[in-house]
Amino acid sequence: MMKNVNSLELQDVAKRFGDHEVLKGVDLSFKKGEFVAVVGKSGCGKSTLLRLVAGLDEPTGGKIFVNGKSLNGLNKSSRTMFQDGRLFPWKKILQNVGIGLNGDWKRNAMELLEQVGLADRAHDWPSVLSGGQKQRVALARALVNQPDILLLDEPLGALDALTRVEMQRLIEELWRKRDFTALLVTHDVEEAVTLADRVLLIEEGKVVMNKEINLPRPRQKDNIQYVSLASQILNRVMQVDGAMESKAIHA
Ligand SMILES: Nc1ncnc2c1ncn2[C@@H]1O[C@H](COP(=O)(O)OP(=O)(O)OP(=O)(O)O)[C@@H](O)[C@H]1O
Repeated sequence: MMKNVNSLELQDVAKRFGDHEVLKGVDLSFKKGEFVAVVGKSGCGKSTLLRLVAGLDEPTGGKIFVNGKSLNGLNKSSRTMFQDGRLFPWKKILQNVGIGLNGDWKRNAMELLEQVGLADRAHDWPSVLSGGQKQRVALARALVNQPDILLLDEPLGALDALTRVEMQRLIEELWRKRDFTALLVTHDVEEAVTLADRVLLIEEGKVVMNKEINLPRPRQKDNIQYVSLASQILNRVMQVDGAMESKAIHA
């Protein structure tokens, strides 16, 4: 990979479904190894953005570059982790992690299972795991092929608060160890401030906030700067909702 080339770049990206312009004129660049979170109210286009970057869908305007090359079709440098894990129930845990791998796939899959703390469950079926454990497997599977970019679409949205915090720690630990670029879509502003170097807010199809989070890691939720940043971002998100409500009231 060339030096000084952005891991990911979006130039004037737009996405329209019929008359509905979901994203418009989105310009973004992500440095290699950067952790970026995307927040915004439901339906603002967060998952659409992720699908475009994954190459699961095509922009209706603009261009996406991955490691300096124009994206055409599936983004093979990325893997996506979804809220529902999407494990194959008919394959055991090790086979789920190793799916699509060739060569010494068992060793690679086992190494990842060790890193997510589930090596002892390698030969179990997914159905006997808890929700949190299933997401650990999904994370191992997303990372086993050493993607340059990990796309996280609300991966912790269905977990209880404690499991969620544990998973945030695990994602951060693996990100520090394995050096991929991470793009996280989340409803949870605290989660964004806990994990990201930068938090983006999407409103009415555009990126309206791009906030750097320059706090040491792992981040402490009672740190005064953490509290202040989280409330600034939350207020900005609420302002979006407030503005929409006020438009609706005066319509
Ligand atoms: N395939 C599609 N066809 C038509 N409209 C779509 C399609 N996919 C998404 N949309 C619309 O695009 C808008 C953005 O959807 P998207 O899923 O990106 O939002 P989101 O910000 O991820 O929402 P949430 O936080 O609720 O998951 C929504 O209005 C949705 O109905």
